[in-house]
Amino acid sequence: MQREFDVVVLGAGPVGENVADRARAAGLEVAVVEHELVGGECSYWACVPSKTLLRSATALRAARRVPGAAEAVTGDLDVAAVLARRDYWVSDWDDHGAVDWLDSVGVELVRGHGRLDGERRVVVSPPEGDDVVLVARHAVAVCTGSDPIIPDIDGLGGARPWTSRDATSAQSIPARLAIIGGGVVAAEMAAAYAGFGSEVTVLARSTMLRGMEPFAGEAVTAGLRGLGATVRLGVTPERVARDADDAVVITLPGGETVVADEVLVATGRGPRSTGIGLETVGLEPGAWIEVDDTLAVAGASVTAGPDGADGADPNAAVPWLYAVGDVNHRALFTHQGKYQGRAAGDVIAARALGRPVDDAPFGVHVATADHLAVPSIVFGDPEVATVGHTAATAEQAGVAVRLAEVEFSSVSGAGILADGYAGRARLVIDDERAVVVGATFVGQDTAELAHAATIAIVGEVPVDRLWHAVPAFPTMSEVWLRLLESLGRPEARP
Ligand SMILES: Cc1cc2nc3c(=O)[nH]c(=O)nc-3n(C[C@H](O)[C@H](O)[C@H](O)COP(=O)(O)OP(=O)(O)OC[C@H]3O[C@@H](n4cnc5c(N)ncnc54)[C@H](O)[C@@H]3O)c2cc1C
Ligand SMILES: NC(=O)c1ccc[n+]([C@@H]2O[C@H](COP(=O)([O-])OP(=O)(O)OC[C@H]3O[C@@H](n4cnc5c(N)ncnc54)[C@H](O)[C@@H]3O)[C@@H](O)[C@H]2O)c1
Repeated sequence: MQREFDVVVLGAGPVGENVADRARAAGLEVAVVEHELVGGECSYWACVPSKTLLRSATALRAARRVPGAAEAVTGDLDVAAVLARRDYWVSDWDDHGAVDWLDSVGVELVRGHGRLDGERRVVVSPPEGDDVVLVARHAVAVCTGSDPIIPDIDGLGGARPWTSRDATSAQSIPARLAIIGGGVVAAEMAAAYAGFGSEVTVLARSTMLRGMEPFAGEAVTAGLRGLGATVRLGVTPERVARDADDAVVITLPGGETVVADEVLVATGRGPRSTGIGLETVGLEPGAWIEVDDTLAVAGASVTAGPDGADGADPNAAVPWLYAVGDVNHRALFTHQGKYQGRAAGDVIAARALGRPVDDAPFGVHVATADHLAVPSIVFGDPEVATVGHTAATAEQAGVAVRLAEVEFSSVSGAGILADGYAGRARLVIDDERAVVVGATFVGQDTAELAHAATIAIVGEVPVDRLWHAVPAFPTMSEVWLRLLESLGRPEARP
């Protein structure tokens, strides 16, 4: 069977949903192809379950840091209730709600595995029955996401390692959990499982959260140790095996071993781009798909032709292939992928309908913020909230770096939030342009501070003007005032 749509979206994760929604809102006929659950990794195996697994123990610890509330905490974490709440938030791994939403916006869902089959064609193999060919009049958007990488460690593949999917969907808690990796998944899952009472051992080949400001990784390491986890830095496992009792035995350099009931591999993500027909359009299967700021794949264009969009130059090259979200490797976050998805859905519609394309930096049709202001939160205890440059990346980019840095102990709001509050904030400032280009906040409940920094960066708000953005007393946001004070009051204007 062959069917025609204006746009075919491959993958109904958060990103594919947004591409489809925006293209449909412009009046285009849109089909979205999904071979698992509508909603993707984020809804069922990533953001949502990981955050719900973390939240209850975080709330309990927060209460214990406030005299008066602490005395009222008389029991331990109810792990079964946490898992039940997680199950509720992932809708018991049922996508009816998401499918209803697709229906409500008029996007057609085609269930099955999709693959490109040359220009503007997608072949879908449904769970049952014959293949369906979907022909896209205007565009195909590949939104297939990413998969966990299993590193080439001797014996690891045969030792039934957990990936993040297992860790976020577990129905029982292992007494001992080893985690290979020191990135975001490792940090968050170590905190969650330590909170459940597992004996957690993190094996990080460098420091925790390498790539972020060093004090963030140091605080997370200390925080995990405070929760009772063992954090080993600078170790790379050499061998992994199951022993006669089915325990996982991880051998470190020098022969030392770590024994656990399960081992979680949290060593990064690779593109979900094999088996999707990339070779039929001249791209490399298994590679990240490179795109421009409108999320279009270079070289995959057609001429508008005599039947092209109203008012379009019939000889103009019009991109037909887009790659959006994790699969383009620009920023592996749901919020950033959805931002790309909104731009991609809108630009696909603009090009299809012969409307103006607004692709200058910060235009409607580009994902400019991917390059300068990607917020990222590591949820745990402490939280790490970052956006934009670190001091190191700013220096590498040739920015004239000036740092503002303070401890949260100088912020009344932090002290009132929790006794003995410990945390630190750093702003990275471009001294030539006198604007903020990066921010990191580390401490309990810092996640919500990232957005003010995102606005300051995207809006290129002059640092002197920030003195007029007055944070309320006594909130955590007063850290902004302390950061400005550390830079000194600006000179009076002549
Ligand atoms: C443990 C964990 C926690 C995370 N926590 C956060 C967080 O707190 N905040 C945050 O912003 N990000 C978080 N992320 C990252 C976030 O999950 C991803 O950035 C996001 O899911 C990417 O969305 P996507 O739509 O590009 O891909 P996905 O969510 O992976 O969706 C892709 C969809 O395409 C489908 N698909 C793939 N190939 C085909 C095919 N050939 N045919 C049909 N369908 C196909 C898949 O089944 C899937 O539904 C986390 C990631 C992990 C692993
Ligand atoms: N809160 C959030 O927003 C959130 C949470 C989880 C994941 N994510 C997204 O998912 C992505 C993947 O997370 P992740 O933690 O898997 O990846 P990551 O890139 O954050 O960390 C990977 C870690 O694995 C280590 N590593 C890599 N290869 C290794 C090897 N062979 N042996 C030992 N260690 C090795 C690295 O040194 C690093 O510490 C993140 O980059 C992020 O974009 C976001």
